[in-house]
Amino acid sequence: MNRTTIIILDSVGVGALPDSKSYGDEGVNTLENIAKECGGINLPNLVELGLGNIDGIENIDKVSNPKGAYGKADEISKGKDTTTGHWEIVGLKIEEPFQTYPDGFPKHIIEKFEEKIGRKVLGNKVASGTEIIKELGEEHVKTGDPIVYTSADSVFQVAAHEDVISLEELYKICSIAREMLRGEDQVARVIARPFLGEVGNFTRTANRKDYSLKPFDKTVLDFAKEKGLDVIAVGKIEDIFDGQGVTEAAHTKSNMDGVDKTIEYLKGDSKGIIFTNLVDFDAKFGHRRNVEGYKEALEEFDKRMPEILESLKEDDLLIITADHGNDPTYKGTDHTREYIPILVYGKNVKSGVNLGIRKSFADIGATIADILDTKMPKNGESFKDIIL
Ligand SMILES: O=P(O)(O)O[C@H]1O[C@H](CO)[C@@H](O)[C@H]1O
Ligand SMILES: [Mn+2]
Ligand SMILES: [Mn+2]
Repeated sequence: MNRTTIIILDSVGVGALPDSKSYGDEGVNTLENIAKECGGINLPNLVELGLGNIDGIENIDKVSNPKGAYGKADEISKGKDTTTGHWEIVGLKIEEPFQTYPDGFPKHIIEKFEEKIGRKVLGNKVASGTEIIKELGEEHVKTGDPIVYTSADSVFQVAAHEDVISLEELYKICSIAREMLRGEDQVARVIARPFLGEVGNFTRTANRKDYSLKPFDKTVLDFAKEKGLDVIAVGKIEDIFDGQGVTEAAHTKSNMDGVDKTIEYLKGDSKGIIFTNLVDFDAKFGHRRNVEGYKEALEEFDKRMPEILESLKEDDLLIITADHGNDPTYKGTDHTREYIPILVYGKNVKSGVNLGIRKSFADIGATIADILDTKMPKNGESFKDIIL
């Protein structure tokens, strides 16, 4: 096999891990709780691959002959954010959780930032991004002061109206923050959160941009690149890795745009890795606790599955998975620590194989390294031999 595609359904977790309680997450299960609360969910194509056959899944139909291999994976890293999840998938283990700022950023950080950008800041607290622009957007428009906020994740988010602070300036401001927030004042990501519209009707635009730390060690992406293979990043993958190990990138406007671009790449003749992140599940529905919207987004993705599968070449392997949970039926607006589903399909992949409960997300990266015959990442156990 010469090409593997990973599609991350951002935040589509499949149930609490044994240690989820210590993260404040009890009884969380993004996929199943959506199905339960909506009285069912219609995902015929994912079900056909074996989604409902995954150990422990109850509210999704099971099939007698799944077309794919199926399983779920535990997270060995400490954390439940996007960076941690994605980095572990490609072979890293984050032992020290990224620093978070539940009381906002300390004075020395804010003062230094204000001095460097030549503007004061508003907010500086934990908030939901859509709520904080409702609350402080008007003042921002009047004063020109950007809104800084964080969450349960290690993030320094800067929201600004595109007509008040140009995108170019916002990105510059975020680069300044990125340079500052290392070492003792570390954050995993600085995120530009531009918005548009009138007071009372602000909406965020697709010009969001993430500034991540570089992975602290080599991943299977680096090993594939070093071997001369293509590593194509679709959606925010390039940002999550700060470009490390990526040979080509396409940013996207929405889940469906991400699916379109993935299909285009599948039809092309690259060799190596196509790595796609579909973030709407998380950003538009999980954090917004919009259960019905989340369900519809899943069904919308499922409808595209036949097209994705038809675009696979003889020698392709497809893995559909997630990076953490974000149970929209759960309290708060943060991620939830959960198992990630693993669905594997390929014309040459054995059907109906139960991958069971994998010890780490990194088993995915190890399998890809094994299949592409690159160096093996430090973590993870390959399941190549049971699927081929
Ligand atoms: O509430 P919004 O702005 O969508 O922010 C969410 O998006 C961030 C990055 O994914 C998370 O940390 C969470 O805070
Ligand atoms: Mn995520
Ligand atoms: Mn998120």
